[in-house]
Amino acid sequence: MTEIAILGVGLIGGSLALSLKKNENVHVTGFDVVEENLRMAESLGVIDRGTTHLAEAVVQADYIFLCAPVGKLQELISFLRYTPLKKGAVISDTGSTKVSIMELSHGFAQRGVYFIGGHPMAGSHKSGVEASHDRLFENAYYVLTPAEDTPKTIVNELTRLLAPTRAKVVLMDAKKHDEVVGAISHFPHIIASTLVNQIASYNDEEDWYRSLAAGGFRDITRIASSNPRMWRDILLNNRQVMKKLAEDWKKTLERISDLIEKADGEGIEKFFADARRFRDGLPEKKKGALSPYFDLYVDVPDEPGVIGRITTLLGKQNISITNIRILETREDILGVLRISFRSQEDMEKARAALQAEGYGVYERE
Ligand SMILES: NC(=O)C1=CN([C@@H]2O[C@H](COP(=O)(O)OP(=O)(O)OC[C@H]3O[C@@H](n4cnc5c(N)ncnc54)[C@H](O)[C@@H]3O)[C@@H](O)[C@H]2O)C=CC1
Ligand SMILES: O=C(O)C(=O)Cc1ccc(O)cc1
Repeated sequence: MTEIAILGVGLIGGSLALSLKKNENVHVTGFDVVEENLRMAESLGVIDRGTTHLAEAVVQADYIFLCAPVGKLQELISFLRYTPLKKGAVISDTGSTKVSIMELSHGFAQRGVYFIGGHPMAGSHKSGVEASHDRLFENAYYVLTPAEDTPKTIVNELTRLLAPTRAKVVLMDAKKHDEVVGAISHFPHIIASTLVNQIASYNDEEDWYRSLAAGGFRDITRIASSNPRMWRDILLNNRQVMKKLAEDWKKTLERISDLIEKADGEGIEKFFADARRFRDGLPEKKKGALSPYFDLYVDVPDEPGVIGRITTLLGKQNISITNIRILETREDILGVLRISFRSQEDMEKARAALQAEGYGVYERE
């Protein structure tokens, strides 16, 4: 039996647990600071057993995955440093930054315990164990950052264990990881949020900005709806890289601002053409065989009782929903509801029922 401990049973810890349980003879123990999350994870079958005692969760573990927020990893690693662990145990994490974590990971090898940094590069705007999914990592990159002295056999064993995630495991130096992932994942969150904040400040004077916000604005700012705590932790753990990117960004803005000032049409066109060439050359986004989430977005009149009417309509047809949330109101005429379902079948039945009643229904990323 392979004993696995998942520390932090949220979206990523839960999804990893569900994937790893597809291996034969695996037993998963979950640890979390919120007991309710563990009870939920047990009842959803995400973990075999949950405990709020950290030492007890890890003492028998062959693999320990740290899946807590980046800002909590230091305290978890410090605890593990002075806690009895099985000889040969492998510790890995799922944090979005790697250098600061790897700096904390020294000193385990002399106890016969290995630390291998990890970052599954797939996620969602959702969080918590309720949103976990066994196919979340399918087709995504899963970066491992082993220390130089970690035996290859140990890295290979971890890679084999991760096979059911169906992610593409790649090995990378932690510094390189933070530079590249800082640029393609962390920095875009700053850009999206600065843009939203700038427009929001104009909107304080004039509500038309919000009302007219259209496709382009929505596409480029989707990630501004991400978890602020998580992104705070990530930026604080990749500060040097973020600073350098921000400086480079200022120079780029200066350049385009200059071209505009000089009315340099050729230069402006080249600016857009260069961007288009690189953007169009990005590898195709590989989707999992199934989209892991079953969400519908429904335009509804912004009036009292609308959620009740929709849940009654779906309830009458025995369609169960796992979540319903009002996302926004538009010009005080329309609101948007996000309704989540457990399966594709439920989602399709709901789509038909809602459309038959004249609701505008759509899916989006
Ligand atoms: N959400 C995403 O899209 C991705 C997140 N990550 C990384 O994975 C990690 C987890 O993120 P999510 O699962 O999205 O967050 P989440 O908020 O869904 O889950 C985090 C869980 O950790 C628990 N927790 C908090 N403090 C803890 C502590 N001291 N010890 C143990 N558990 C603790 C929370 O109660 C919660 O259940 C983060 O380090 C994040 O940077 C990596 C890839 C994608
Ligand atoms: O999908 C998005 O836009 C994300 O930003 C998901 C994400 C968030 C954090 C990670 O460390 C990796 C992926």
